[in-house]
Amino acid sequence: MTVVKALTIAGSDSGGGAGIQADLKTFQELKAYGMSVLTAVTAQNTLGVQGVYPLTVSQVEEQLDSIGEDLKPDALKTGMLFSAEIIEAVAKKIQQYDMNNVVIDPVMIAKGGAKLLQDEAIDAMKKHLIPVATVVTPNIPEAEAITGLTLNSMDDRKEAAKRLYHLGAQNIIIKGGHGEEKEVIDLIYDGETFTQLINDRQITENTHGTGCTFAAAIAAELAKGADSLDAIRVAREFIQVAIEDDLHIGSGHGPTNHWAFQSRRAKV
Ligand SMILES: Nc1ncnc2c1ncn2[C@@H]1O[C@H](COP(=O)(O)OP(=O)(O)O)[C@@H](O)[C@H]1O
Ligand SMILES: Cc1ncc(COP(=O)(O)O)c(N)n1
Repeated sequence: MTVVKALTIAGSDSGGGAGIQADLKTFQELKAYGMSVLTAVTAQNTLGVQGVYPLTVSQVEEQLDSIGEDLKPDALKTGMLFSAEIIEAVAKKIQQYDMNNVVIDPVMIAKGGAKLLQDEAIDAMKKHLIPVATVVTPNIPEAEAITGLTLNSMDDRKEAAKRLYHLGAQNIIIKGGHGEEKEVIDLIYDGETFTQLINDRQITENTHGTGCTFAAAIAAELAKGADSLDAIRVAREFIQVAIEDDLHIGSGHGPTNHWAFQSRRAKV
């Protein structure tokens, strides 16, 4: 049996719907051995974020050294990184250990409004992390914050994708969850071609952790050897059914259903 390893570098969500917890559940469902480097602890539930406690840069670096020296991942994803210092350290270690198949989810603000990235860290993200990305996965507000553009139309999103490409990312996906359209349109750009993935928009409160889950699924598929577009297509299917078969946990914005993808496959 060939075992592939996937790493998440992200914050902990005590509520289990987003962050490290969502990533590890997703890796497991997609049959990638999951590993984690924690950047911050959050006290969080479906009602919001009650506390944010970043780790020190050296604590993050030490975890990356432990992984890099023994358990080189076949793919990795980053989530909540909180500060410019942590971003720089993570980018440096990714390069030092020659880690490939890098999915960057530029997490900035939780759905409930809590800040998961300091404003002054956006420059570090542009300078250090986006250039090492195999795939970068901003939602619409994140793409706006990185590019400085206001994204009102699909043409605006295409322009933002081009700018992200020029920052050095190999593939860009601007996620459409925050869009105004009746359907959800995720826009992909590989430097040459635009591809739109169009899916039914689910009317639900339970979308906590969709971005984390989606990026983790891309990383798991890259770890198994898929090319970027195929990895994104599987991840899109994974997140669609995870939203459709939601779990109704908690009294706020609930998590997605990480076992829906495998449960549905088992029924076919
Ligand atoms: N209501 C929804 N119905 C269907 N898919 C959705 C919905 N909301 C988000 N998605 C999908 O979930 C993924 C994450 O999108 P988005 O919510 O925009 O990111 P984030 O969690 O980073 O804000 C994307 O693939 C998007 O298309
Ligand atoms: C630790 C952590 N990482 C990421 C998110 C973003 O997830 P969402 O945008 O769905 O709130 C979060 N809420 N918490």
